[in-house]
Amino acid sequence: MVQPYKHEPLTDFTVEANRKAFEEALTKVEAELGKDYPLIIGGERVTTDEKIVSINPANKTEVIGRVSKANKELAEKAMKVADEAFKWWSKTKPEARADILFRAAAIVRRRKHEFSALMVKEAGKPWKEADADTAEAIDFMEYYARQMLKLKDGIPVESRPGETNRFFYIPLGVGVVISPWNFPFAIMAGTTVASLVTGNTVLLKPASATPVVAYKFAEVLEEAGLPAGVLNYIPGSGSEVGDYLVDHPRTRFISFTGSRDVGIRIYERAAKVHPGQIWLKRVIAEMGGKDAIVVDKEADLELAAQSIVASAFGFSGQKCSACSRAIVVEDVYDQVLNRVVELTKQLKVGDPAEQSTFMGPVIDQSAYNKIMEYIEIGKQEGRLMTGGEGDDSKGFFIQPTVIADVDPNARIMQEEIFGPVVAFAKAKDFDHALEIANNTEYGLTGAVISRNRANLEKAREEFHVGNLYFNRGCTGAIVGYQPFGGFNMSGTDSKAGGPDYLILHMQAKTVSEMF
Ligand SMILES: NC(=O)c1ccc[n+]([C@@H]2O[C@H](COP(=O)([O-])OP(=O)(O)OC[C@H]3O[C@@H](n4cnc5c(N)ncnc54)[C@H](O)[C@@H]3O)[C@@H](O)[C@H]2O)c1
Ligand SMILES: N[C@@H](CCC=O)C(=O)O
Repeated sequence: MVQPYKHEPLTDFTVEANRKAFEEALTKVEAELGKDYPLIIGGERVTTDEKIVSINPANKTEVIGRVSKANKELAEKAMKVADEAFKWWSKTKPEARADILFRAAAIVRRRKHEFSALMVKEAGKPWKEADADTAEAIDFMEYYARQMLKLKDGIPVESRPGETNRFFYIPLGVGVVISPWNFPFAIMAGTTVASLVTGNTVLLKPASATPVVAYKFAEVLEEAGLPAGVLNYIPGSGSEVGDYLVDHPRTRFISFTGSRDVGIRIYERAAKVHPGQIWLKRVIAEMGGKDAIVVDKEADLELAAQSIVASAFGFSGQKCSACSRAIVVEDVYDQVLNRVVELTKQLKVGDPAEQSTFMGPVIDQSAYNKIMEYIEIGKQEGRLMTGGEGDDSKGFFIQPTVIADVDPNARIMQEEIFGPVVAFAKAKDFDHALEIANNTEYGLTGAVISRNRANLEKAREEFHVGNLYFNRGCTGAIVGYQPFGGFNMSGTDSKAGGPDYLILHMQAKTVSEMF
């Protein structure tokens, strides 16, 4: 009997034993740095001459691993293997597939700190952020396994005398899973296992900045009993391997998480029917955000400031859910702004391997350059209150930055920066604040800090985001509790970690029998 789902608790690092265990995990990970990792195609380890070199963004000279890089030929080989494996994997019992996820979750739980420590090194995540990422990966496995058990017999439909009708779900085919670096474990694992547990086979192309954690996860699934060929691990260039697989006539669906521009490219390319293709590809896309926290005049202003700071600067603002806009009603604007500046100045920026670090580096040189350019734009568009400086001599460090008095149509109020930068805009009243909040092409997360019930109810109706939070920050959705995903240019309106997510990976079949 399966226990009811409960999310994985986060680690309390004030407990000495937990702190020590995490330090030991860091030491273990450090001892393994610089190793070579092959591709996995049909269970076979394939080594290529060309490598993706994964580095520590906090220390550019530290190599996390050298990972073999797939090209079109190897992607084609992996496609053939996955296509063949689909024939029998799609017929395995849903219970057996769910059991693999339960076992994999148990394996990861036992090695929890090791995975988190690897993300400290490979993604520059501070301890707490890495711990939350691993917990979320466990949650996805536990939750989707249970969801599959609920869906396995389909949903009852009506029948008439002399007729029996059945309605149930069958898998789609080969899925291409393309994941981002910012939740290198949770999102990579969640999108992979959702595809697998529903009976599909998978070609996993992880982000090039974080391929090692994905390799370790592929190993866990093997250990949990996933047969060879069902999951194929093929890191490679997005434009080479990504385009090739998106265009491939045997690709049945694409599960993509990443930026708006790449998402649009995939959506467009997937729509084209290629010779030999006998279906319309499905695209599940989770894209960017330009998320806002709205502060009402009747509000707990300390809560507002704390929520803005945590949501704007957690993991250096590199979350699609990050608060990059603070929209504050004019009556309390100065108070909230000043308190946010005060709290921001207290944040410790540094090596994420140190427990006391709140904010580590940004992911790489191109992210660093892009964010610093946005800070320059922000200085023209508003008033720099704190931060604004960067240092890429050792790692890619940028100070948490607050820019005040920004026009709602300014670039830093419209474009996703994906770094530790928050813009403040002043609203005349609550209605105006909601109008500003909705004034972007995205619609991912948002929060409202208010004690006014009528205003909260208005926001419930009118704040057009996939994840709306009241009296808390706008990051940190929990699998099964706050299904996650946005509207408009934030994606295809799907909800990861929600009750209808697995259905996106299947097709419904109706069988009607007369007797
Ligand atoms: N909505 C969500 O749930 C969610 C979650 C996490 C991240 N994101 C978004 O992801 C972005 C940050 O992640 P990123 O920098 O890794 O995004 P990205 O779009 O640069 O890359 C995402 C993935 O797409 C691959 N890719 C690149 N070009 C491709 C192509 N032509 N064809 C196929 N694949 C290709 C990359 O190699 C990577 O694996 C941000 O915009 C963030 O908001 C969204
Ligand atoms: N699900 C995460 C964000 C994922 C995107 O980066 C959150 O809710 O903060």
